[in-house]
Amino acid sequence: DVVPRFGVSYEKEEDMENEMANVDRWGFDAFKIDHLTNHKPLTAVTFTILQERGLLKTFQIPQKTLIAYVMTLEGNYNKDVKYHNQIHAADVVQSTNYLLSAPALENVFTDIEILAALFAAAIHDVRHPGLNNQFLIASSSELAILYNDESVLENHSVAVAFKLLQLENCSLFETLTKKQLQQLRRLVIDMVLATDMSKHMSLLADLKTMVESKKVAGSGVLLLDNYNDRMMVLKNLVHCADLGNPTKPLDIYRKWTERVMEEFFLQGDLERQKGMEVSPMMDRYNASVEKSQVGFIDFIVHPLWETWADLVYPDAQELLDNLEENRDWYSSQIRNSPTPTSE
Ligand SMILES: O[C@@H](CN1CCOCC1)Cn1nccc1-c1ccc(OC(F)F)c(OC2CCCC2)c1
Repeated sequence: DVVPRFGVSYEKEEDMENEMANVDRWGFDAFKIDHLTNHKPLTAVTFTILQERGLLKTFQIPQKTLIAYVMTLEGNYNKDVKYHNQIHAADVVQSTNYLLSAPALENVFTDIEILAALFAAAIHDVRHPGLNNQFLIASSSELAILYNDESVLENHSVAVAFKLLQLENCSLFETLTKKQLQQLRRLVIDMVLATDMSKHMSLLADLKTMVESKKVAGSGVLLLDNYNDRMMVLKNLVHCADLGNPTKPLDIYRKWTERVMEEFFLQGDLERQKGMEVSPMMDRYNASVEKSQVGFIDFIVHPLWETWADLVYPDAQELLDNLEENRDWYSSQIRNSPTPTSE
């Protein structure tokens, strides 16, 4: 039976073709696909990218099994959560795919590693409640008790995603060998757990060490000759995709900022209601959105992306330029802060 071209049904054929034509570009607009597919951007993006990479053929995955699984996965993202929803997941899959396509990484990763990275991106925030780990721990939530306060949300997303594979007609990996599935599962667990922001500093330190001792093959591609180096680069690649918003075209970046602040402010409201201490940047009555973004870029996003850009030089130069331009724009928007004049 024939499946729709992008895996999901949509009304406006031409608009869909036009937007999905950008699926391999950094300026891809996941918001438009969310609108055109009636909130199924994750299915459209994941199906199109796996198809385009020939991974369904390589692993003999039936199209309808992939569609059934990702539709179910997408249905387990919470559409009412403003940031950590199916659009964010689609954005991270598309960004992960773009980063994997860097010339510096050509023929570096195996098909199972590429499948694992794209799957990890698709599942990495499933069932996110719109509240962060610190809140779940501080409120002694069921999840924090279950995961002993360790990468609570990330552990939950991986467990939910692998549980969904057991559903009727969702056995996405039944055609993989036992060994392939073991390898994929290890890779996916490690990549999703590495999206926990509490691991950011150590992940970046490892990346910096690698860049200092970067080994390049004759053809110019990265030489990753052991499992730990390959795993570390893949973890950082998905982490970069997860923290990619500030490197995108400004109009798209600003939409992500709006959504994350809405989600953060709702958590702050809940903390206030429960008599908890309101988390930094989550107090809607005491926020400086622009200043927070400049700080986020200066202390977290730029150090990470500057290092990634070194690793794959010159493949991420445009992304780094976007980031620096966007940082200056937000800085210029900080209220009562005269932008220093040239003279
Ligand atoms: O919360 C961030 C990490 N924290 C660590 C503690 O210090 C502040 C930053 C990363 N993170 N984790 C989940 C979502 C996001 C996250 C993703 C896009 C964000 O902004 C924009 F790009 F959309 C974003 O902005 C927040 C609000 C102000 C500064 C950071 C946050």
